[in-house]
Amino acid sequence: MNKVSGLDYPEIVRIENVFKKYTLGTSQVQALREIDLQIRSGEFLAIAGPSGSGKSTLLNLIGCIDTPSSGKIYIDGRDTSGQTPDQLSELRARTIGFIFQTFNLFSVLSAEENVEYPLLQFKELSAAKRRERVVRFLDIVGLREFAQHRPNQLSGGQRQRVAIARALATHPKIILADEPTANLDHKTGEDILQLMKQINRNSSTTFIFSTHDAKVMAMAERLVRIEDGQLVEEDMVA
Ligand SMILES: Nc1ncnc2c1ncn2[C@@H]1O[C@H](COP(=O)(O)OP(=O)(O)OP(=O)(O)O)[C@@H](O)[C@H]1O
Repeated sequence: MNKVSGLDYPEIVRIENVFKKYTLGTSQVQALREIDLQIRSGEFLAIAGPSGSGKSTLLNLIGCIDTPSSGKIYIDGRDTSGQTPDQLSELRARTIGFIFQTFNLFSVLSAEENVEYPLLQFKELSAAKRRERVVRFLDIVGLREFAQHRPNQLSGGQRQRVAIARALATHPKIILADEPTANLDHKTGEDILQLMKQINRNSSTTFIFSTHDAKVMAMAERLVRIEDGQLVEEDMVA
């Protein structure tokens, strides 16, 4: 039984009959078709599928980085189709944290500066409050001693931990992770997934991540499969 199938947990993402088409020169690619999906607050959900199946496209739509060709997406109860670009970027900044397979850290900034970076846009946060969050989240990901290190002085797993701390620092309701373990060896990838799961359990943060790795799928609490742009099945994970 999924831990968040009960009514106690509010819906955080609702996708209704979404299609996404890309135009590439004179040809068109139907990247997503007829997607319906509801995600409740606190879920630890994997979107699984082979390369080119539409996983990144779906995450980009949920993350309000891109918009659907048709259909509706509600994030935290808000219909994203009714929002201006400014409202969408505000929604993204306050509601969603991103983790990427290539970590996407600033190479000239230290670990702590990378974590602090997204907080600079929140004018209501004082420098002391920012500092407090940076220390807290670097601590949560086990990198307190590496605060001054730049990304090239860190291992792949440590870089991904910095990225997790950065994603968490803004207190998002949803963390989106596009193949977060793709550039890590198996053991390090498993550790990163365990860390994400532990954070998911200790907070009410919803995690939605994509993967094509069966071992990563096995660590999800809910698994939806996508093939050729369509959701094909949903596996209930114990
Ligand atoms: N910007 C784009 N312009 C045109 N076609 C695109 C664009 N982005 C993705 N596509 C196409 O849409 C389909 C879905 O791509 P998507 O990147 O979402 O798949 P994926 O499952 O994330 O793949 P991977 O696991 O390789 O990252 C593919 O056929 C891809 O070639």
